[in-house]
Amino acid sequence: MGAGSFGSIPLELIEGLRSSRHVVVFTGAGVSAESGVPTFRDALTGLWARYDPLALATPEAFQQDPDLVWGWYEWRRLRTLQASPNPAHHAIAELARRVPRLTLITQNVDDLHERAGCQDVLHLHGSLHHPRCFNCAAAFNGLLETTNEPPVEKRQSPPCCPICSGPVRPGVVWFGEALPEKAMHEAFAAASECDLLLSVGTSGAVYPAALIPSLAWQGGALVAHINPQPSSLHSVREYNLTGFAGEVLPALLD
Ligand SMILES: CC(C)NC(=O)[C@H](Cc1c[nH]c2ccccc12)NC(=O)[C@H](CCCC/N=C(/NCCC(=O)O)S[C@H]1O[C@H](COP(=O)(O)OP(=O)(O)OC[C@H]2O[C@@H](n3cnc4c(N)ncnc43)[C@H](O)[C@@H]2O)[C@@H](O)[C@H]1O)NC(=O)OCc1ccccc1
Ligand SMILES: [Zn+2]
Repeated sequence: MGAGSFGSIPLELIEGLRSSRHVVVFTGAGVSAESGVPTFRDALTGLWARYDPLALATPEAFQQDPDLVWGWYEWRRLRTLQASPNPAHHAIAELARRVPRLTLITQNVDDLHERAGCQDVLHLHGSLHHPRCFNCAAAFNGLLETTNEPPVEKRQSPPCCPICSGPVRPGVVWFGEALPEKAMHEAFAAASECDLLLSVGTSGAVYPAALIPSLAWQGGALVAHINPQPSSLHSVREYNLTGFAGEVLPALLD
């Protein structure tokens, strides 16, 4: 059971990274924490503090109180617009330039990986920047793209769909909703065939995304969890690199 406190990165991982044909990087909210984007659980502040995330991030919650839910997502979207990629996002973009093949899979709904220069990011849980109609699913592109105003925590009525005047919803995957088919299949295939997987800043609590690291070590790959909270390990091929993504990932490139 290889465990390395961030001080020392186990040799097997260094060698694994050097000789890797196909690296998978799997990220959660922790990779954007150092950019000031609240992790999923931390996003429940102020107006939304008394809500359970599972209560807000569902189609039922949106139907029941669209202004509350739309307000929450607009607040998170504007926060993301005002954030910038951090050294962890940039290190992943640099790693993609160094290894023969890198597949980037994220649970995050922000666009910080793309703004750090990563292409073909597999967004398993959708994006804050692709709203669509709740009824006819037509893409909606009428939202504010820039703002300098600090986002206000307030209820806001969702815009109306110009096609069917239904309410516009955030382009994220809510609990109880299926993941985007293509992204999910590409992600699971990549995890099963890669030879090294870096799992960065995720509590591994949401399924089926949380299955991805285990698909990798079951497929014979080395797996490293980068998180200030060490993960429980289930294979000799799994490691904890206990620390902040913005520090550990650049060090992996040294
Ligand atoms: C809660 C859980 C028990 N429930 C589920 O998983 C459910 C139900 C379920 C399905 N299968 C199961 C099997 C078992 C049990 C339950 C289920 N899953 C679903 O509903 C999924 C859909 C799940 C997707 C939900 N949407 C999100 N996001 C978008 C919205 C939004 O963002 O609002 S999930 C959302 O929460 C998750 C948050 O987790 P993390 O990203 O890990 O963040 P968290 O805050 O938890 O942790 C942060 C970590 O970072 C670390 N950290 C902090 N700072 C740093 C730092 N600086 N550096 C490094 N690490 C750091 C911290 O220590 C911590 O560990 C992410 O996935 C995020 O995307 N859909 C579905 O199953 O559909 C079926 C179906 C199938 C076919 C047809 C119809 C239906
Ligand atoms: Zn519509």
